[in-house]
Amino acid sequence: MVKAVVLGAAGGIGQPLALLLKANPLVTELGLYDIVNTPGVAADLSHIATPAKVEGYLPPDDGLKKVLTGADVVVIPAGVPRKPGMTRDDLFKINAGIVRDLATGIATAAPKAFVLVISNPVNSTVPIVAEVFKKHNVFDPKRLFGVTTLDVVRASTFVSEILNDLGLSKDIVVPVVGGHSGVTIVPLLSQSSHTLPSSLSTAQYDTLVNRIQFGGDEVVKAKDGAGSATLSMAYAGAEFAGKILRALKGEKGIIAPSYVSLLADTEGAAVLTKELGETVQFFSTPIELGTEGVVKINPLGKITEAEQTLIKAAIPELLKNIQTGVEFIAGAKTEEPRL
Ligand SMILES: NC(=O)C1=CN([C@@H]2O[C@H](COP(=O)(O)OP(=O)(O)OC[C@H]3O[C@@H](n4cnc5c(N)ncnc54)[C@H](O)[C@@H]3O)[C@@H](O)[C@H]2O)C=CC1
Ligand SMILES: O=C([O-])CC(=O)C(=O)O
Repeated sequence: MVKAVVLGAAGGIGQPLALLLKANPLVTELGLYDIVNTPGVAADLSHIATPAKVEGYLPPDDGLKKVLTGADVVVIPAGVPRKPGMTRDDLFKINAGIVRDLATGIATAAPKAFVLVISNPVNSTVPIVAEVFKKHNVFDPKRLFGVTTLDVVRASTFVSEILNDLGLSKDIVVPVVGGHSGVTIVPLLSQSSHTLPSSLSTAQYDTLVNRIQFGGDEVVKAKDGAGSATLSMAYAGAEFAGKILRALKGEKGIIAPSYVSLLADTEGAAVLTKELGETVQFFSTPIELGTEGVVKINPLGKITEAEQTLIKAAIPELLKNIQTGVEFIAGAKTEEPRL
């Protein structure tokens, strides 16, 4: 029996993500929570002939507490998306409080759940969840994940376009490390499972790196005020959640990218910190998953000089983003859980 919960389930990401989770046979219970519309979304999904029993909850009548009770996996796409001209950091003002309140609910009602944070700015919202959990003495760094899968999905797609073979995209694996915004997104193209053409010029390489780093902006611009990536994000979120569910079931050796704590005593964390030359509290990298969460953190390994330069540019921005999240909770008054 596995209960998955989506917080923000009526939104642009929440609805297709809930659909994909409903289609996952490993989910036996699916809890949907939002401030609007979840009864309708749940009724709609409940007609699909898959095992998951679906329930929708709203804030009144302890909805958050009810949806979280018994949760094994909680995915959070709640919050506002970008409009053209905004950075992900511009979302902090609104989303930080939303994520803090939801994390407070999880700390009280489902402290052992695996928590998957999608809400932006991920570089800061993940530290917010960690700090809230610490306040409630329930922080387990192995169970908290920033969802950075979309960066890897984009990298695979864009590399397959360069190789002129879209059919390859599902097989192409490009590690993308760092964080989830602009220069903190660092694709390690030299470690791509499929080698880039040797004819690729430096300018073409730079264009590809820039497209992976700013792929989100491409969608924000095209949607022209109607939000940011939702469908590709739901696909990426379901892919990551699917791996988490398989790991929870006992499958071994599953590797997935995620923005996780490097301060835990997880295997590999110290090696990665040494490679970075700096203590960075959270970092996205391929991790190995197990029944208890993060089992192993992959180091960067051999990278090129160009990639080293990208990492150097990412670290100060990442440190700043993490600090912003930590300070938001440190500066906040003690909150009573809003359940
Ligand atoms: N990690 C990643 O790679 C990506 C992250 N995102 C982020 O995901 C977030 C959601 O994006 P969309 O689904 O497009 O936005 P949306 O506006 O379509 O949906 C957000 C949903 O959250 C709900 N919500 C707001 N406050 C809430 C609360 N306190 N409790 C529960 N639900 C609440 C809203 O009612 C809405 O249904 C944004 O912050 C966006 O930037 C988007 C794409 C990729
Ligand atoms: O760009 C945005 O604001 C949404 C996002 O995180 C992405 O698409 O990677």
